Amino acid sequence: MSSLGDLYDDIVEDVDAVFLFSPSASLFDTVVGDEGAPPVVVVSAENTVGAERFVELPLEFDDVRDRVRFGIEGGIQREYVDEGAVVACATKLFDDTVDTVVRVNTGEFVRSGVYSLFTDSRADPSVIRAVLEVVIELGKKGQKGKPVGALFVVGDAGKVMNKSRSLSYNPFEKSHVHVGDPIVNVMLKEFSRLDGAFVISDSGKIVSAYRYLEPNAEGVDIPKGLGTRHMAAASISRDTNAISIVLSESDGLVRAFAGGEIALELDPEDY
Ligand SMILES: Nc1ncnc2c1ncn2[C@@H]1O[C@H](COP(=O)(O)OP(=O)(O)OP(=O)(O)O)[C@@H](O)[C@H]1O
Ligand SMILES: [Mn+2]
Repeated sequence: MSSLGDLYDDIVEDVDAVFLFSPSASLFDTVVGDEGAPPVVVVSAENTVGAERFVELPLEFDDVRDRVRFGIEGGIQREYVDEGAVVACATKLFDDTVDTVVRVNTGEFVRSGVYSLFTDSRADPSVIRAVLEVVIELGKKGQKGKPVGALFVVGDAGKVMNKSRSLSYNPFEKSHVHVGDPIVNVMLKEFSRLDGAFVISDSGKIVSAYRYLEPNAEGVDIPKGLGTRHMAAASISRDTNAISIVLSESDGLVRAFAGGEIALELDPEDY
C-alpha cells in the first residue's frame, strides 16, 4: 500500500495546478481547502461548486483523453495555467464519480484547438458534435466505398447564406430537419456526393445544401497543399461567426476551422 501511495505522490508531486472534472461539492471543498495546494480549475457543465477558475464543458467527451484535452486547452486559453505547466487531472473513468488522477505535461501535449472550436462559434456545442460525427462516419465509409469530400458550415447561417450562392436546387428548402436525426444523416451523406457546402444553423437546422461559398479570403492563411474547399472553409469561418468542418477527398482527414484558423485535424480511422 505504501508503494502505491508513493506512486500517487509522484503523480501529483509539484504540479502547477489541479483540474477537477465534474467534482462533487465535497471533493471540491477538500481539494481547495488543502493547505499549500496548487490552484484548482473546475471543468464541468455548470459551475455548481462556485469555483473561482472554471472551464465550461460543452459535452461529456466519452473518451477521457478528449475530455482532459478540452479542459487543459480551456485552462490555458483562460490563462489559469501557462503553456508548459504540469497539471494533475482528476476525472471519472469507469464510475460516475471521480476515480482517476492523471498527470499531464502540457508542454508535451499536442494542442488540438478543440476548446476554441466549441467556444468561438455561435452554434450549439451539441450541433458541432453531431456534425463532427456525420463527417467522421462519412470519412470512414466514403460514399459507396469511394473517398468523398464534404464541407459543413455551422452557425451564423443568415450571414453564411449572404456570402454564398446556390449551385443547385436546395433539397432542404422549407424542411425543418436537424443534424443528429438518423434519417437526416443518411440524406447528408447522399447529398455530399455533389458540389458545394451544407449550411447549418446555430440550433442544428439544415438550411441548405449545394452552396458555393464566396467569403472574403483576404489574409487567410491555411496549411500548404490544401485546396479551394479548405480555403473557402477557413475564409467563411473568419468572415462570419460560423465554424466549418471539412472532409478532404484527397487525404481523407477531417479538419475544422474557427476564426480563419485550423482548430482541429483528425483521422476518421482513429474514431
Ligand atoms: N467556395 C467553395 N464553396 C463550396 N464548395 C467549394 C468551394 N470551392 C471548392 N469547393 C468544393 O470543393 C471541391 C474540391 O475542390 P479542391 O480539390 O480545390 O479542394 P481541396 O481543398 O483540395 O479539397 P479536397 O482535399 O477534398 O480535394 C470542389 O469540387 C467543390 O465541390
Ligand atoms: Mn483537391
